[in-house]
Amino acid sequence: MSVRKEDKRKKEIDKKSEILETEDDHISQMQQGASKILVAVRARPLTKKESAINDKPLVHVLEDKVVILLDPSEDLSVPEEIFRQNRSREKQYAFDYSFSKDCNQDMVYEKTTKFLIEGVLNGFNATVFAYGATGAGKTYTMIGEFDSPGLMLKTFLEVFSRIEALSGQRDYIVKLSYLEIYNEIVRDLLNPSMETLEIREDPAKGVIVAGLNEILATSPEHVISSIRNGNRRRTSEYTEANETSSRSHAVLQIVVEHKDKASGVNAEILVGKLSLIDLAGSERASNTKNRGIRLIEGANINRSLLALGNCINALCEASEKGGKVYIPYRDSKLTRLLKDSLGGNCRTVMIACISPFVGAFEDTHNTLTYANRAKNIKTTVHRNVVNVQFHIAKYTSIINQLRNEVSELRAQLISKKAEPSMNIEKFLIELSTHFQEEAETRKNIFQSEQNISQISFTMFARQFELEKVVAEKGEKSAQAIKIYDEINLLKNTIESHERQITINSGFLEDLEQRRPKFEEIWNRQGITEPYLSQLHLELKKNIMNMNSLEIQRKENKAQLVIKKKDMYIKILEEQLKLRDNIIGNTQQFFQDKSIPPPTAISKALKELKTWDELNAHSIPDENLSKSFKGSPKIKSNMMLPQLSNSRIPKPKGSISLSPIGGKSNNKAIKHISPTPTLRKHEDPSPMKMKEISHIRSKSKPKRAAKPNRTNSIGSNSSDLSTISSSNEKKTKQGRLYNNIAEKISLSPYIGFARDGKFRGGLLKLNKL
Ligand SMILES: Nc1ncnc2c1ncn2[C@@H]1O[C@H](COP(=O)(O)OP(=O)(O)OP(=O)(O)O)[C@@H](O)[C@H]1O
Repeated sequence: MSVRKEDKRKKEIDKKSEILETEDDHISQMQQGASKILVAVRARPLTKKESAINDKPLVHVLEDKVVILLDPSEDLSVPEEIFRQNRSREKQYAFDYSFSKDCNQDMVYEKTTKFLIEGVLNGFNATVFAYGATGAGKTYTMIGEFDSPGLMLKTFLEVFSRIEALSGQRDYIVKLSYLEIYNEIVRDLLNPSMETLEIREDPAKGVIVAGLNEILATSPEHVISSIRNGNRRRTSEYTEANETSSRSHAVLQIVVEHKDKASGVNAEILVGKLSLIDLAGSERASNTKNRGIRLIEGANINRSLLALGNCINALCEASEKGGKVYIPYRDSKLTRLLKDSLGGNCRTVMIACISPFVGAFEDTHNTLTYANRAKNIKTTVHRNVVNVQFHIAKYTSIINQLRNEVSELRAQLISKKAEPSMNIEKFLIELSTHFQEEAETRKNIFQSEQNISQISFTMFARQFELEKVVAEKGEKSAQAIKIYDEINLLKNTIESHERQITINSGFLEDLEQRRPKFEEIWNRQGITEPYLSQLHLELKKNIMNMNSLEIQRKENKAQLVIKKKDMYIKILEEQLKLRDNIIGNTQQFFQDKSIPPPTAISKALKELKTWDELNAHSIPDENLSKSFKGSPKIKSNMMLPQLSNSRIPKPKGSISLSPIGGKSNNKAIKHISPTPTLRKHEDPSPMKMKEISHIRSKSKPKRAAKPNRTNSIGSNSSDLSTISSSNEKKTKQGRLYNNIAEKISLSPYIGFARDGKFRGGLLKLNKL
């Protein structure tokens, strides 16, 4: 490195230091009430193990302020390369204080914590927390080692010595608490019997941990032994990155309360709190090679540190913009606990601990970035002053509240004694059993309904197949009989499910009628408050559960109906295609043979064409779609794939005409409908199957009934009467249809297709 370059670099560093020095002294800022968070960085020395791998440190501290993080990819064996400019990944940072590996515990204590004690004794809150990757030196800084105690012990020693000096004029109380947050659970390190603790916000005290043990600190020795005991209980484990890695965040709190000895009950009490926090190490899972529970711990630690980072970012934004910014304190227990320290009434010091080891470059870089960001947080502090009157008033109200509770409990106890037979447990069990039964019955009904739907789908598909097979091979063909038998089997299964639904519905009705009886029984048994309210609440809750089950059931049922309709539409479209094919083939047949079709057939075909055309124009699509949406009657016609053969007026003396390519077994049959049919609203239900069965059993042809001309589309026309009576054109359609039906015996398909058009079709023509 050239001399000129080195000079330039030195100048830059001096300039940075100058900037920092010309800034308002943070300590005086803090003492005035408003200040930025104080951020210090502490670099530890390389451990023996690390030196054996690579003894060149990546971190260098200049002028107690500036930290330089070198790029590990550079050749560190060349001394002059260390400060080479413009390294690709080399970073420089300036902090309020930067401690090199040579700084001892006292130096760190002097600059970061000692000055806070004055404030705590004057009724201010303060927090010092150590942040950094695992193994970076946080515990060493906060707790320290036997021969080099850390900030926690040093602070207590200072507090006691200051109190001693002032105890002539003032009464002091020093309280101590020590907790850890492990896997998002708060535990009391001074009272291991306490399980988990809750963090709350108290309007007067700010963030508090409910139930946390606060011991009176009587002497430095007492404090030291308490902290040591707490440390032993703290969760720490061996990890790849640190032999005794702290797996939890540890929070030691010192509360100092004091008042003037000479003042009476109206004396002002100053309450100052100092929190000293040793955070668990931030770590990259890949680095620590942790598995199982260690990995979960790591995830929780990182989660809370991430939450801390988010809070720091949001607080910086709030400081920069000056506006209202949401601070996500509630994202973790740690940030909830640090709420006062970061954004509230607190003077805060962050000590970012970093490792100089080559292998820790990424972690060190992250920590420095984090710390650099935190410099921008501003806090506003005010003194905590309460007077004795305040305390007395507060205690009086608490005592009154407790008295009321006790007398209420006493009264309840007396009434309980007067009613030895009252057994609320018994009634609760009865309620629960009853509603379990209700829920079970509902479930069974729903299951049966679902089964029916599923089978109906299958049956409908088989029915359609049957139509095709009958049209092609005849109704007595082996294939048709096989399908028919299958359909019959499905029909029986549906019937059995229907029976089950009937039984269960009756049972459910019974159960529902029994509900009010519970209240009658409770009244008869003389259940009194608060038990009665509890039982009523339980009943209400269960009824609401049942209602929600019922809504769910209806919703599912509606979905099934929609699915079924979609399927019917598909099948209808198939049928229409089939019809068109047959008509086309029939016409082709006559054309190919160069013979004119029988007059009746050509007339019928012509009429059918006219009818189709008429339909195509009679109801504009737009209107149809409107009525489809709005009118349940028209909508319901969608469900009318075919008119029942039995309802079609049958012409006299008809003979069968098979579709081209199909085998005709029906020469002797004067009229036949090969198609089992469905009516409006009709699923392939057992009723319908009876009809199919009836058709099948007919070995002799029947005489067709006279067409009913007033009811244009047979006896089932009531289904379509809305259309025919309200629309003259539709009546015309009906007449045309009947004309065709008179001349040709057919299996008509009739209904609305997906495009909303009214359609009719022939599957099989029977010669007159
Ligand atoms: N400033 C220092 N001087 C000398 N040794 C140090 C210093 N800082 C840390 N060490 C040593 O480095 C090792 C790791 O430090 P420490 O346990 O404090 O890390 P940590 O950040 O608390 O790790 P973890 O998050 O895993 O608990 C320890 O052996 C400790 O003695």
